[in-house]
Amino acid sequence: MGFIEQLRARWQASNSLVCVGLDPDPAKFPPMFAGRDDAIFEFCRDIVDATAEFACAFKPQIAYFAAFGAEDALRRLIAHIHDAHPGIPVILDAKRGDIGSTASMYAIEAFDRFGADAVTLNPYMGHDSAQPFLDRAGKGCVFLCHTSNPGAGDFQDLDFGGTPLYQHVAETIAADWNAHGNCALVVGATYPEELKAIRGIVGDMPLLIPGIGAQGGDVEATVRNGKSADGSGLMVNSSRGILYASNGGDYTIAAGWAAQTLRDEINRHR
Ligand SMILES: O=c1ccn([C@@H]2O[C@H](COP(=O)(O)O)[C@@H](O)[C@H]2O)c(=O)[nH]1
Repeated sequence: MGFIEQLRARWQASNSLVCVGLDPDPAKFPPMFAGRDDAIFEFCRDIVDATAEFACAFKPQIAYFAAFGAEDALRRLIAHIHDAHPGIPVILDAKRGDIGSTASMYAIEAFDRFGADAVTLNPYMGHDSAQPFLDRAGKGCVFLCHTSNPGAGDFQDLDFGGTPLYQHVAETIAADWNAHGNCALVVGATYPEELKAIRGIVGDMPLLIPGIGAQGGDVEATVRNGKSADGSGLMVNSSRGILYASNGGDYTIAAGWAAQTLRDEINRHR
């Protein structure tokens, strides 16, 4: 089963649109992890096991592993998700994009080395830079469209012939790059009007939505403007809001509670 089919099945099975973000920062771990050699893997594994029931996807951010030389922990964590929680897709947040020959190495890194089901990509270098990823028909290609950060509009909102750049990106990916049906887009929860415009352009294409919680995005506006015709279509990401719901001995209970609470809030507005 390819990434998009897997995601649709998981939306149904879990009744959840929550994507649990895995951004491990050892400085924020509960004190009992201090000095443990494999703390990054063990903390993330515990969070995964505590939140899987409420998750439609997991999204490890590669920078939080690479910064600490913990790439092998990332590989083992993704293998653990596949083994212990089959059917939950893993999106590697790496925002790759480069000339084709280099991009083909990044595709091997994401899908073969780390075992991810999908990867985030920067479309700015154009179609040939995305082709090695698009060619992996069973894998998901999740392209930045309108990001969640304050400077998102510096380039993404620039006007081209009466249409902002981010809408050209959405149109081009939906019309030209999605031949295998394996594309999705990143749209920040912090820009609900842009989210509405993108949903209008891309039909029922899945959207990965960062920006809830710590970045201030609103759940109700996100679901209202971003859901697809059948009330799904979204992977609403929360990283810090789930990972660090508590930094005491109850960190797994607090993380599970945070994921369940977000799932329920999303479902109230579907
Ligand atoms: O536009 C974007 C694209 C990616 N991200 C990533 O999502 C998470 C958000 O973390 P929170 O703690 O829930 O704010 C993080 O990994 C970012 O790198 C994004 O925020 N915005």
